[in-house]
Amino acid sequence: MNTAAVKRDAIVLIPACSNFVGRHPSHTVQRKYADAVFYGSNCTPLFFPAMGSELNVNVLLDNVHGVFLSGSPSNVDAGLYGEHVSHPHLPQDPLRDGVTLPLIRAAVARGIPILGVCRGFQEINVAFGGTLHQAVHELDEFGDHREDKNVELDDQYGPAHPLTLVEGGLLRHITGKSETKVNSLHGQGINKLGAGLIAEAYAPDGLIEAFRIAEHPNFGMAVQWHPEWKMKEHPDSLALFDAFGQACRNFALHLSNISA
Ligand SMILES: N[C@@H](CCC(=O)NCCCC(=O)O)C(=O)O
Repeated sequence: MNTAAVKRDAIVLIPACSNFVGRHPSHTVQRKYADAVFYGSNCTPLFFPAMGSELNVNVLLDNVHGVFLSGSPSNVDAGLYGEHVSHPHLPQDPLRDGVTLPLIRAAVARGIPILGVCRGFQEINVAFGGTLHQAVHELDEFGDHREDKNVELDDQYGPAHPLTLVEGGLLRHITGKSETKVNSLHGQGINKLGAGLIAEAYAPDGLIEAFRIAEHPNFGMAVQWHPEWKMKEHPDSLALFDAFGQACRNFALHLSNISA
């Protein structure tokens, strides 16, 4: 591990979800996401509250070297990709949407490395003009990608289906694999891929499970599964978080060279 990695001197912004802790409205980030950024990417995580669309995201980005978009039970508002919400009983998080979509666009424009997981993967697709299937399991051509909420967490986050990694892709390069198995805990999924995004991996039913941001000068990648879950036990997940962390540290170095 290099010195910069040990010092964890790259800062990775993690936008929070807006939800409840008990009866109190709260801003939350699950611990596994911060741990993955800290121990897997060797960067310093910085949570940011879901303040909604009034927030000027550029104020945040001057001192940030990476953006990590976590999963969440809530769905991206379908109105953001021109549809009506088909299942209004499912959780929404307009305050998170209001931060993350502008944040994604501004971070990519600045070349800030970005990694998205699950909801984060879906958010990046929508930020790039893509659309989502609002209930993958209701479509004949796809399987059910949701978890069984009645079983233990270890089983919910256990390997659920095979994954084919696209030849010549970044994920293949990072993991050194053409096939693997991943967990699956989502009801929504990519319908139209956003402009400038390139598919990196597929589930057996053809659903896009990973993409990269083609024009990102540093690192722009998102995955539909949960590599943060028990990351240390999965070499592919460690490799992904490590690649993200290296990009963040390189970006921090680049910024300090500019200002020197
Ligand atoms: N609501 C969306 C996104 C699913 C998602 O991010 N699930 C993870 C929730 C729990 C966690 O963060 O581990 C969908 O259903 O597709």
